[in-house]
Amino acid sequence: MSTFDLTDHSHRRYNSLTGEWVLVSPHRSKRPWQGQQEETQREQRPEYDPSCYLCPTNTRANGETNPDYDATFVFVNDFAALQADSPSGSFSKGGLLKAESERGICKVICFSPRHDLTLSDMAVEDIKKVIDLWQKEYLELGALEYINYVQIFENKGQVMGSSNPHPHGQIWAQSSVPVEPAKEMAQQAAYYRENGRSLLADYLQLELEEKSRVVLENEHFAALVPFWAVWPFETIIISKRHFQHLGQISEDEKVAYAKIMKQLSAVYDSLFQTSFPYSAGLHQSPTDGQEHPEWHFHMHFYPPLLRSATVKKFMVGYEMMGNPQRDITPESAAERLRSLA
Ligand SMILES: O=C1CCN([C@@H]2O[C@H](COP(=O)(O)O)[C@@H](O)[C@H]2O)C(=O)N1
Ligand SMILES: [Zn+2]
Repeated sequence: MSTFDLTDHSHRRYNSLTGEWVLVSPHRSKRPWQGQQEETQREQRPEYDPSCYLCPTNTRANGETNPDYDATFVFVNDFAALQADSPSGSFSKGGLLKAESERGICKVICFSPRHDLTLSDMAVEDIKKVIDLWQKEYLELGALEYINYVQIFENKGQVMGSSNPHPHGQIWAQSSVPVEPAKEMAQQAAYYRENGRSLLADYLQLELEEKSRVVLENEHFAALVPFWAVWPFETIIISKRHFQHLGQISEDEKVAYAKIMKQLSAVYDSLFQTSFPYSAGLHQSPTDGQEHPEWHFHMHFYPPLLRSATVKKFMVGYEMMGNPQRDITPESAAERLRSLA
């Protein structure tokens, strides 16, 4: 029996940030690279689209007209999944059926007035304006007494169900801490209690020493394919300084954050020569008025593409019944991305 080797033999990896496992089958990706490079011509979009509900001066579904904004623009989602004035209440039956009311505010953020741009095309100073708005919204929404968690995210590309190519993201602020950040908070809190240090700070130190999964790095941030990555080209951006949320970020760190987001988006676009779809989100500490020293600011990118601009990974079958599984190892995914930086 040969000795166990992460690059050759099936194994499970532990996600220290969520406490879950992912199955990795490296031998299956030993096949020669099938990433066929179809020529996907970049769809040409106009700088302004009269039918786009996010473009400046256009009218949205609810009849409101967008201002002629020249940078970012934010509005309350016209079809919000959460309402600020939901009555509080709960339901339970037999100790097995439980429901509780959930209040919140959903907003849509336009990153640019330009209908044709994505983050990789935008200037660093314009991406910084998006970060400024994320910071402002996080602090203002978080200050509301019934808001305890603010989720900032972006669905990019049709395959992610994004209804509109205009560069934009969303904010869902709500009373409870949703499942994913709750899992990560439990892990970070346990590690912090145990060691008195940030889990992601120690993790980042390991990765910067190891280097095999680092994709991009600058003075204040690093972008890497996490050891426990689930999606083929999943990445995480982690701040080098241990802080909890955007309210604590410096102007220098904002510029560095804008730069690494732009570079990562450009690397993604080069991978399969297509505007790379993903769902991305910031994970910041809850806004419940408590100190959360355990929390370490970071941003996840979950891109669905597997081998080409049109071949995506599906989390089905074993992955729904068991746990996520991947062929290409995080290390080889990072190597491919790094080679495009
Ligand atoms: O006129 C509109 C259309 C879409 N929207 C909202 O824009 C949001 C865009 O969603 P995506 O980020 O998934 O593309 C979506 O949540 C939808 O409810 C409006 O708020 N007003
Ligand atoms: Zn538009």
